[in-house]
Amino acid sequence: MDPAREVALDVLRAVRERDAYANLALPKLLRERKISGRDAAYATELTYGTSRSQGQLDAVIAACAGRPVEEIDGPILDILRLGVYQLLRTRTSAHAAVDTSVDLASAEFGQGRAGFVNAVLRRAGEKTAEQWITELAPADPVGKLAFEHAHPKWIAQSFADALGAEAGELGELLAADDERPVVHLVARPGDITAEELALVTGGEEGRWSPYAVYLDGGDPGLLEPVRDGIAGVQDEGSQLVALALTRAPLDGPDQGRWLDLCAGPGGKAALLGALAAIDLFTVDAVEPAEHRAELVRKSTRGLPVTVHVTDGRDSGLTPGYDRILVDAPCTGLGALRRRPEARWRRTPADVPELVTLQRELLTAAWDLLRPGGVVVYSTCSPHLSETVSVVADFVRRTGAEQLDTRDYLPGVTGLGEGPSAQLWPHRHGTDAMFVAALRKQ
Ligand SMILES: C[S@@+](CC[C@H](N)C(=O)[O-])C[C@H]1O[C@@H](n2cnc3c(N)ncnc32)[C@H](O)[C@@H]1O
Repeated sequence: MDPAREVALDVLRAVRERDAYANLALPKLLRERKISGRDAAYATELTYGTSRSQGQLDAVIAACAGRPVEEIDGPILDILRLGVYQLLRTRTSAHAAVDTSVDLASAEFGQGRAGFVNAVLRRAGEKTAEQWITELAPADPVGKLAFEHAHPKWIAQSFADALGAEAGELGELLAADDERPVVHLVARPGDITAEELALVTGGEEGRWSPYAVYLDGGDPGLLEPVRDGIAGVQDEGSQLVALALTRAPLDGPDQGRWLDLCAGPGGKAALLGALAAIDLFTVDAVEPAEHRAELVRKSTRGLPVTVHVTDGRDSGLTPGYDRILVDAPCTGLGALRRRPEARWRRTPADVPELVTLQRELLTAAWDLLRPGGVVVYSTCSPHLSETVSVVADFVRRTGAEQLDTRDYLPGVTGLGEGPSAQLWPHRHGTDAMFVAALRKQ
């Protein structure tokens, strides 16, 4: 059996049975099994592609098996998903896709099950992906686009809602959401410039953040500036969020007390720390999970950042901060590009609980802010319940002054109607980060 398909199948099973993350499980297995080069690239394409397309693949499997996928045993379903993905979404020959799947089933489950896999895949291979989409996609426009681009409909609908008048871009957005994201590096201010980092790494300077560099490929962890801690891997959208916090105008002078209330794993805390260091300011960073707090300590080593392992809703910190970032826990619907299986794992039921936490964290931040200070609220989700609604409700309750956040992302176009700002993968090449700046009277 070929190592690429075996490893892909093992990861799919781990994701289904143990809620593993494909983007963590796959590199580990590739390392353990010493798979590299073309086999590793093919295993990656199979694993991530199959994980991302699950809903579409399942509809085809159900149509070919004549029964819902819930009635098919999990391990057989994994083999079918992998097989249908190869048939419909890769240039693998139909012959190879079917035969290798049948071999996988027969080796583990015997001839009977292998016959079932064979029958389903032969039927699936009788039509092209486009023909299956035409046959199986729902008629309504959002449902159709969601099916075509293998997104759950509720997620596609939430994107359409957030795009508002620009909902015509939904197809483009969903397509961008399926592309492998370009690696973004951040050049740590005070240590190296983006121009220097681009030169050293062979990358290209970013479009929006003065600290961003785009990498064409390769393992960023092997780059010297990353190993030395003067550069890091960070989506350009996240860099812009941290920058917006430092740029929003305060009433009165900045006394240099900054707070990152949801800091783990520490990407934004590191950028804030590096910027604070230039002015001799300090940053407190709060993270309740010890293992994530350790990541914050690592990413901010050598910077004026103090890590507090505590709940941001009741941190016990002394009020009076000038600037506070609430980069709230969220559904992560804006960063689906990075987590192949996430779109099928999240459900609409996840939203209300997170919204409650987001509101509580924003309220706690407000209590820690000095009059004239600024809170930046951000999420890596564009879902309106987690973004505009949380902010509007908060402004209503507190009378906070909502600043036009777009002013603190100079040069960035297409951020929406304001006063908050929404970044998008298809427009900006970043995660779909939401940012809102609020000033206390
Ligand atoms: C979106 S992530 C923050 C990402 C981070 N700012 C960065 O740039 O690397 C949200 C973080 O909030 C943390 N969190 C969850 N509940 C929290 C709470 N009650 N108080 C503070 N942080 C919390 C999570 O553990 C997670 O690390």
